[in-house]
Amino acid sequence: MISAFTGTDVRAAEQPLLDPRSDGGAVLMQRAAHGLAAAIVSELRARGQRFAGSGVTVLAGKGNNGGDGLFAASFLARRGMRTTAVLTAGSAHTEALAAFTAAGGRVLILDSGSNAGSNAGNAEELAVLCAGDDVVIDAVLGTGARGGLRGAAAELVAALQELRPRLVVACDVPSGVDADTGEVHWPVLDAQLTVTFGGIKAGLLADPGEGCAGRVQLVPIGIESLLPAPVLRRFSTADLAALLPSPGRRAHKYSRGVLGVVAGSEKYAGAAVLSVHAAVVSGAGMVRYLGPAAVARQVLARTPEALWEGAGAEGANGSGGAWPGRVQAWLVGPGLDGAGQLENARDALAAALDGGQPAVVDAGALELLPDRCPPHWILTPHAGELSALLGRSEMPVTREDVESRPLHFVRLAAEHTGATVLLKGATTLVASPSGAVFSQSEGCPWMATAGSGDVLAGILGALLAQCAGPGMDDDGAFAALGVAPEDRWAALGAVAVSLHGLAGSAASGVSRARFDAGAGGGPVTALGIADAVSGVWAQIVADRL
Ligand SMILES: NC(=O)C1=CN([C@@H]2O[C@H](COP(=O)(O)OP(=O)(O)OC[C@H]3O[C@@H](n4cnc5c(N)ncnc54)[C@H](O)[C@@H]3O)[C@@H](O)[C@H]2O)[C@@H](O)CC1
Ligand SMILES: Nc1ncnc2c1ncn2[C@@H]1O[C@H](COP(=O)(O)OP(=O)(O)O)[C@@H](O)[C@H]1O
Ligand SMILES: [K+]
Repeated sequence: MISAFTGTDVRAAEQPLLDPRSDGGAVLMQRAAHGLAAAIVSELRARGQRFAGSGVTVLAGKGNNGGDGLFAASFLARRGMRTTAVLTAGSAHTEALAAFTAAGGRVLILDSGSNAGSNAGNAEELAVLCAGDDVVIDAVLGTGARGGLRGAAAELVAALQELRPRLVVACDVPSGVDADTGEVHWPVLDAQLTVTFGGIKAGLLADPGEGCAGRVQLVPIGIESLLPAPVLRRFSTADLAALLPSPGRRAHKYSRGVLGVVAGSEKYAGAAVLSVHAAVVSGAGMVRYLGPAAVARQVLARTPEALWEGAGAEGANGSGGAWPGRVQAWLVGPGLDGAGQLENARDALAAALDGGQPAVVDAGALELLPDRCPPHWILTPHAGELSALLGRSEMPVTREDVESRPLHFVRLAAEHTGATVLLKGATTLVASPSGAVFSQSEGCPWMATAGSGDVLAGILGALLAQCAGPGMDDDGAFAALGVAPEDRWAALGAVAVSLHGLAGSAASGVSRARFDAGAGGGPVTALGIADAVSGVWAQIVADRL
């Protein structure tokens, strides 16, 4: 499991080692700088590039982040790289600058123009110079930043971003990304690699910050045992192998877990087809579908394993009234339309509330929530649906607000509703009402296709049905990973997101990491994502022995 911390927590953990009577701070900086230089050397090697003779420019601010960058560049100079430093604030960390010049580095000063009494500074000119180098190290602002880049530094970075430098390596965090939250003060120079020190910063695992950071590499600096509990966690595929349920030897379809689904309508039949199919291929022992006869025919044509429980409230072509069969979990909401299906959705949510069963509450059913939900209900909005949900609670926010502060708003929604909230996106965040948050980002952008969210809802519903029994409270796998009992619904949400992302990436033929590095992949359909689940699942657990 990957753990992430706020920049503030990492700085607090460093404090005991910064006693001015010792040289603790200098030692930490040396470790950070060595790690940064080594990561750059490895990256150049992986790209098949010789580093001796190639050029690196460090954009260095006046704080310790700039210090890390300058020391790293001095190590690279000693290994034969041509090194240039652009001092973005006129001054720099004294010892680091001395080491850099002693190693033969060239120093340039970013000039805002007004300082020199002329109208034009040299930001544009320096941007062209930097873009010609093989590597740019962004060491302007780190965890000590207040707000984003301003003045000439902002001009330089904006111009450089336009010129698309070959390789940008961010020192600790891309300058302008809030290390605690992932919120971004533009402009930011997009990095292909971020080398972060002591602990992964939460802002590197939440959008929009994650989108600027590229691959994230952690360099331990000796403060790790002093860090508090993480504020954000991400499961690896190895964790998934331990967390995915598997049937006991004497399992039968009812013990495996039955999922009740209220989804789809004559207008949006596909949502029912997709969510039921995804639930069946994701291991539910049985899926009971409630909806109009015409939709049920389409559901059964694709997934004959499902059971039609009738049309429900409208009673048009079915048994009507209450659910005839027991379920362990519910999935309510994809593609709802019309009074009958809305009534079915209300009934299903009321039954879940009475029966204490977990539920996935998606799309149209998000409008039917009671004032307070139980934590074992997992709401699955995208940014637009989350802004509507908060709006209904007199917290007016736009979709853009949610997209620029997803970590803040997913936490707020979980706290406000009492439910677990899964906010979908390129990086998906899952917040427990306790405040714990999980972040997963295995999916590739080809998955931004209609119906993809219905498939996620089906996968999650199936996992809820399989795990809803006594296992969730005392389950060894969650406990072994240090997930507190109250956060296990959120953890299970994260497992579903990860499985969905891995299935989508497999269907597309490209992993997220490879896509980010420039590999293409191909278009996927929502059904294609569902069809890839079972193979991906088998592959994940194959190494469990
Ligand atoms: N404390 C330590 O000993 C260690 C710190 N480390 C590095 O130190 C960094 C934190 O260093 P600092 O606390 O010096 O902070 P930063 O280097 O992030 O920047 C703070 C400096 O920039 C100025 N500043 C803040 N916001 C600004 C803005 N929006 N525009 C322009 N200037 C701004 C501040 O006045 C301050 O001088 C970490 O990110 C990490 O890279 C690492 O070397 C590990 C050890
Ligand atoms: N750029 C992206 N990269 C990876 N996954 C994405 C991206 N955009 C969307 N997704 C995923 O695709 C799914 C879309 O869900 P949703 O918005 O509900 O679509 P629909 O309602 O059409 O099913 C979510 O699981 C989301 O996380
Ligand atoms: K930085």
